[in-house]
Amino acid sequence: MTSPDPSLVSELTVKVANQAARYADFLKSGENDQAPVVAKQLSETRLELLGSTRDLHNIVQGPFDYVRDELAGHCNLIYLHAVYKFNLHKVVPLDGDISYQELARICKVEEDKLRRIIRFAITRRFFQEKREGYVSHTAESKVIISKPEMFDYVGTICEEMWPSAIQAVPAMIKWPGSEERKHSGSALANGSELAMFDILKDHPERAARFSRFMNMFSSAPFFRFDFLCDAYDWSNVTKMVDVGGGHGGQAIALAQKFTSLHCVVQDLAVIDTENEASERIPVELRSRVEFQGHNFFSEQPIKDADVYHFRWIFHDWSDKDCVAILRALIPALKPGAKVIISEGVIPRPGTVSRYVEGTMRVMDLVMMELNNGKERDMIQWKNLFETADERFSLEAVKKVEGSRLSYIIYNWTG
Ligand SMILES: C[S@@+](CC[C@H](N)C(=O)[O-])C[C@H]1O[C@@H](n2cnc3c(N)ncnc32)[C@H](O)[C@@H]1O
Repeated sequence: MTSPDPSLVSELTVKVANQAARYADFLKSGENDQAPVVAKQLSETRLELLGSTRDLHNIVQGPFDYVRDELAGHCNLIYLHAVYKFNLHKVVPLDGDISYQELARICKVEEDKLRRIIRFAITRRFFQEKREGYVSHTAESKVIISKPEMFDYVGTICEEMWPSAIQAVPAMIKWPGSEERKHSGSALANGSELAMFDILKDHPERAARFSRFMNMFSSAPFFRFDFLCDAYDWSNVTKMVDVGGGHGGQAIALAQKFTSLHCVVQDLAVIDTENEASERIPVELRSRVEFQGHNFFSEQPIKDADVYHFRWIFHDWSDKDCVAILRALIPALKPGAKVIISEGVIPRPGTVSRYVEGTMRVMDLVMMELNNGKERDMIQWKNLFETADERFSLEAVKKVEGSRLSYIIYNWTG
């Protein structure tokens, strides 16, 4: 086993100590001063500290233990899946504790395996056993009860993404170089000839779970819908279409701020069982936010809108499919219409910390496993539009403070 370089350990320890001290200072000042500049520094210092503590941890592990621990990580999904399937988070009382025997009886599962799974979860800070034989919550396990949609987050990862992930490499081997969405890990995992969203169409309860998962995922502070309000001058926009807009979170954020804006949210009809979607719209916005079932591979039915917006749509699809989606939009575009893409832009390798780049590359692999989609760097974004039609002209790539997405604005020159 290789021993870590002692000077590297010392160097990283000093770095961690300095960053931790700065972080603590920001936390203290943040209590009194919520100014955006403090919030920004706090968030940057936190990211730096997360990156450095992980580097230190990995160096101390050494290469062999590092790889061993990476591989052991697959067991995390076993306990999270058990939580999801047996509703453990609800059966364990919010205050107080419950015996393994009682837990197993209520969940109707065998006690021995349940205890073993939970004792592993406890090593991951999920639940605790303060007195032997009794399980209680920790701050980490309580996260699942904090919002109902958090439960759908766990379910979607364990039951859609995990099975697809283990088939991602077999899919590469089976269909080398394919850009077909049906040639993905999820197609193999589902034993289907269909792409993931087409599979979901036939399973409304899974589709609804996926949609609630998206809501939860989007609720992270760095993915807030209202960032788009600052990425573009909406004051002169009368009509916008949010293509693949899910439950309408984006449209709500825009309509709340711009009172003469009319928004149409398009999505696969089955996902937005229109009643469920409309119920999310505040009453005062209902005259300006409407839903429409539309498959974005078909010709865009809303002609002459000022803006067509796509958030997290193109990363779901291969280049070939993205070009098809853009071309289906063209017949609706008037000269001067804008196409706005809210997506990640992958940085050049090594230009941001390993930690930050990792968060974006996780998304890239999730897109691969689910739909043969991908995250893109700026060159790839430009290639996509150039291939779709030379009349798309890049107007701006906007960043908004606090947002992890970029806002890529194209003008249709007609
Ligand atoms: C990753 S989610 C993004 C949702 C939303 N834009 C957001 O940012 O939260 C992708 C969305 O595309 C929708 N979708 C997938 N295939 C579609 C299709 N062929 N036509 C229209 N919408 C589709 C899904 O139902 C889902 O709501």
